[in-house]
Amino acid sequence: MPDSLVQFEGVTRRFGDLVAVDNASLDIRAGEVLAILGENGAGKSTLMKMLYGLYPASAGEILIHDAPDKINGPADAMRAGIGMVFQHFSLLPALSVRDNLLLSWPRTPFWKSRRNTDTADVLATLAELAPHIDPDCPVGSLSVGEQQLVELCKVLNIDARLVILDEPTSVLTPDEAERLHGFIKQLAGRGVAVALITHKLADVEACADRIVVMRRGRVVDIAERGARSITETVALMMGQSVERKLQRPPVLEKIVPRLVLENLSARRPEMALQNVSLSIAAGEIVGVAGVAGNGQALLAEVVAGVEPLTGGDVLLDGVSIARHNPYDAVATPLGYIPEQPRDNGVVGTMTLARNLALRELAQGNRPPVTGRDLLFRFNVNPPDPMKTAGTLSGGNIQKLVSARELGGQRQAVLACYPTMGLDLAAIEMVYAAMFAQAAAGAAVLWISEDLDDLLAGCHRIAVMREGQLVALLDNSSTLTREVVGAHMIGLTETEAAA
Ligand SMILES: Nc1ncnc2c1ncn2[C@@H]1O[C@H](COP(=O)(O)OP(=O)(O)OP(=O)(O)O)[C@@H](O)[C@H]1O
Repeated sequence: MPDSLVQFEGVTRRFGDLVAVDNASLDIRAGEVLAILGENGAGKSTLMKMLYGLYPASAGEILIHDAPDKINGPADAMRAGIGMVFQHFSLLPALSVRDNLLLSWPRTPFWKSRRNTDTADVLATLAELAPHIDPDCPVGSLSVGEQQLVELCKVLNIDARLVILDEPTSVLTPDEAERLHGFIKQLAGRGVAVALITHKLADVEACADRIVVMRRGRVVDIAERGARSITETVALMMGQSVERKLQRPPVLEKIVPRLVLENLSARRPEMALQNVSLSIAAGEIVGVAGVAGNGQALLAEVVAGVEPLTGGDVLLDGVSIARHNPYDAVATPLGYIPEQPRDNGVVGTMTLARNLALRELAQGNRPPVTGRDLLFRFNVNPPDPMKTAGTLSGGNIQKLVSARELGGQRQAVLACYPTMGLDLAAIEMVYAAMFAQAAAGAAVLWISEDLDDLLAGCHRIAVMREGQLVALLDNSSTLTREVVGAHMIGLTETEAAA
């Protein structure tokens, strides 16, 4: 029998009437990668947050081997060698990567300046896991995926014997995810236990030893990898089987320009957008592909009017909707799903009803309805309009923002990674809502790192590199991932084929 590091015995956690985790029993063993799968709101994060000391259990017990004291908070957890990397980061954006890692470096005595610590040790994990990240670069200028890796290094630096990763690959590029999979396996090889919360079966295939499936707060299955087929695992997660139905949209009969980006330029300290021009027709879906951090985030923010332009214009049906002056407040008419919706798409302290009515509230109007039907339609769990948005799980926040932005008919939609952190059923639902917008005449601009999805669902694919649009490709049946990938990294198609 392998060594059990942690044992959950009949653990329950309630939030008011809601039972987030219901009588869960399982163990986590030294040197294993335990994947925890389940649909949005299944209770995966809550289960692990109890282990990390963020929430006490309402009933049951969590026993940690060799840690006699009870875990009453994250500081106790870290002392017991348990580290957690969250979906939501805790880095200081204005400080460099090095300073962020120094701040949390556990071996610097408090009387000694952290600046005098030998940074080679502090940076060793970073060098191994993410050699491309410059330690002197401010964290705020890194892509979300890179920030995730820095967060992971912080946790690994505490010499953890159990690392909890909450959906670590949802913000990583395929290359970064592959490197992380390798690193997770190495950690397990060194005897560290890894609890990996994920929606991605690819993560499970790549590195899990055992798989726990949760549904509606309950642990419904625990099995060795390979003991279940993918279809069986998905059925256990969803309680039903889900088919991928993404279909190439119908060919446009007429090209009527609807959302027009004219020579867009904008600047941030670390990124400049240069002369981006693109015309999206009514009913058209244009995907934006690119390696993370090549200007996609800035493009989205200038199109949505969050960031001012330094040049150019954004026209919707011929009318400018751009923000030219930093002092102008703009409520975008676009259906806009931003990157990281917990930070950028909801007000955590407001109810779901008020979050659905943010546009009306911003214009000083009364919110029209409670939005209960929208919450049901977009499967937001719990569908209670009076709940505060900050209490929702990550996936349910994403669904709430989709409900607000895609729930009514829009002239145009700007969707940044709209399915991030969603389970399979929710992904299908969000795509269906986005494609229905196009079918009803909206122009859709869709930023994604999933080339397979872009190839399956777009009319055209624009590729961004270093703040510029470097290619605009018709998505004919001959367009491949390799061709799009070649443009992303600056190879010619012939070089890529060689
Ligand atoms: N602090 C809280 N207050 C109230 N309810 C909460 C709180 N945290 C989580 N919940 C609820 O508990 C349930 C389980 O949430 P949890 O975050 O554990 O799910 P999850 O499986 O991790 O979901 P996701 O994959 O979407 O992140 C959800 O219904 C969520 O709304």
